[in-house]
Formats: sequence, structure tokens, C-alpha cells
Amino acid sequence: QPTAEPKQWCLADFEVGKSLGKGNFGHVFLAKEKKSGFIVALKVLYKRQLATTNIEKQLRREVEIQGNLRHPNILRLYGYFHDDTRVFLILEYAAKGELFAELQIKKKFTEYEAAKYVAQMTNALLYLHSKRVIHRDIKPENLMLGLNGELKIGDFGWSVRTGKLDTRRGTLCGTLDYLPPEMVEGRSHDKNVDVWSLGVLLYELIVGDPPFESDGVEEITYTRIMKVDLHIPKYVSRDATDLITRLLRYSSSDRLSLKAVMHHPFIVKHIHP
Ligand SMILES: Nc1ncnc2c1ncn2[C@@H]1O[C@H](COP(=O)(O)OP(=O)(O)OP(=O)(O)O)[C@@H](O)[C@H]1O
Ligand SMILES: O=C(O)c1cc(-c2cccc(F)c2)nc2ccccc12
Ligand SMILES: [Mg+2]
Repeated sequence: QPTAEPKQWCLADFEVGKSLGKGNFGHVFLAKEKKSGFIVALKVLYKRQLATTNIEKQLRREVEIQGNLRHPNILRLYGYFHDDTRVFLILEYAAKGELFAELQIKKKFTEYEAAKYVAQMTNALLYLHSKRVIHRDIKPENLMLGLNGELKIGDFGWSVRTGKLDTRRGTLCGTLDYLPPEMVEGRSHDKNVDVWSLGVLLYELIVGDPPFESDGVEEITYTRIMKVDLHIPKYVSRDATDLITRLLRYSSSDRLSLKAVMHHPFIVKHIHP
């Protein structure tokens, strides 16, 4: 049985439809693969822009990592191709868009909905870590929703294979809100950075804002993260409060393991009532 060689794709293989949105580097379109009728999201990136911002290496790493992952809660990268000016990523289409958009509309989720998303996230992270991949950029903007509202981790731009612990001060873009103390300080970090981010996500889904936010003043957010300056509102249940405090620990080895998250009362009572 010959191993299926990845097919060489080209733009002519697709009927390109509406724009799904523009990002920092990419413009994403709904597209249909002509022969199969399969619907995908086609992400178009410009080589000139990639070259100047030397993001090319990060993109190749993203493609390499995401291309090899197969999990219901991880956005599939089916393939890629490029022409002389553009790189095209053939991505799974997340029909319900970004979790972030839903959070903005709903302001906050019920603890049941939050538990559902955190359980799916935990399953995806267990899979990722089993492949020795750290995501490092877990935040609502990078979490997409499938047709049945199931969570899909997208955007592996900041993920790395844990083979080597890189302590280089990556130019971290976007908000600090989700970063753990060790990354904020540019210290060495391990897979437990994703566990910290899971705690930030749980807090934000239930409360509506991230725990260390300080309306855009980065220095204050930085200080609050370093001090783990956490204030959990009274309306948050005992179980949710307990889980949040066991995830948002300064020292990465004090954080709950992903396996233990799956068995935590907050998750169990909502997922397997
Ligand atoms: N697989 C997808 N399915 C559906 N919509 C998508 C998909 N990928 C991206 N989008 C939408 O397209 C827009 C742009 O995506 P993109 O990932 O380029 O933006 P970004 O994440 O803000 O930027 P970057 O990834 O460069 O940091 C996003 O707002 C997102 O809603
Ligand atoms: O001209 C190239 O060979 C080229 C290829 C790719 C590329 C090809 C596949 C996957 C991927 F992630 C990136 N990215 C680029 C970015 C800037 C300039 C040139 C290139
Ligand atoms: Mg993105």
C-alpha cells in the first residue's frame, strides 16, 4: 500500500468564495475544492510581507506542526502551496468562527458552557503535549468553533516542538494577558505554559475579562501576572474557583496536570453529570 504522497495543490483546484476576514498577515477566504466539492478556508499570505517580517521560518514551522496533527479539537491543515508572490494554506473551515466573537456577544458564558470548552481544550492540549508540541498562544482569538460549536485550536504560529527548550526572548505579539510569568520574564518554559493559559481562559469565559487585565497598560498586566494578582468574583462557584486557583500558579510545576484537570469536580460535574 503506497503511502499517500501529499497532493500538489494549486489555486486552479479551488473556487474561491467570500472573505472570512483579514489577519495580521493573512487574508482568509471560503473556498471549494472543485473535484470533491469539499469546503475549506483558504488562507493567503504574501511572500513579500513574510520575507520582510522574516515570519517565513515561523510559518514553515506552523505548517509543519499543524500539518501533522489530527484531533477533533485542533483545526486541520490539509495542505499548502505557493505561487511566485503568495503562500496558500488549505485549512479546515470553522463554520462558527472565533470563540472570541461569541464571548464578546455573550459577555460571559455559563459555567456549564465554560466547562465544555475547557474540557475540549484540555483534550486537545493532552494530544498536543503527547506529540511534544506546546501551543504557547492559547487565547479566545485563536480558538475557532466548528459546525456543532465544538472548539478547534487554530493558529500554530507560536507553537514549538519541545525537543529544545528555547528561552530566546521571542518577539511576542498580541496581548500579554495570556502569558505565564516564565514567558513574561523570557525565562525557560515548558508545556505547563499551556496549563497557565487554560486557567486564564477558564477565568475569562466565566467572568468575561482576563484575570490580569489592566485596560491596556502592559506594565500593570505584567506586574499582576508576576504577582499572580488574582481576584475571583464571588458569583464564581467553589469548584470553578478551586480549578482556576490550581491552574494559575506562579511556579509551572505547581500547576495542575492536564489529566487532573479532566478529573476535577468542576469538569466532571458538568461533563459527566
Ligand atoms: N479556518 C477558518 N475558518 C473560518 N474562519 C477563519 C479560519 N481561519 C481564519 N478565519 C477568519 O479569518 C480571519 C483572519 O484569520 P487569520 O488567522 O489570518 O487572522 P489572525 O489570527 O487575526 O491573524 P494571524 O493568524 O496572522 O495572527 C479571522 O478573523 C478568522 O475569523
Ligand atoms: O518562494 C518560496 O520558496 C517561499 C516559500 C514559502 C513557503 C512555502 C511553503 C510553506 C510555507 F509555510 C512557506 N514561503 C515564502 C515566504 C517568503 C518568501 C518566499 C517563500
Ligand atoms: Mg489566526
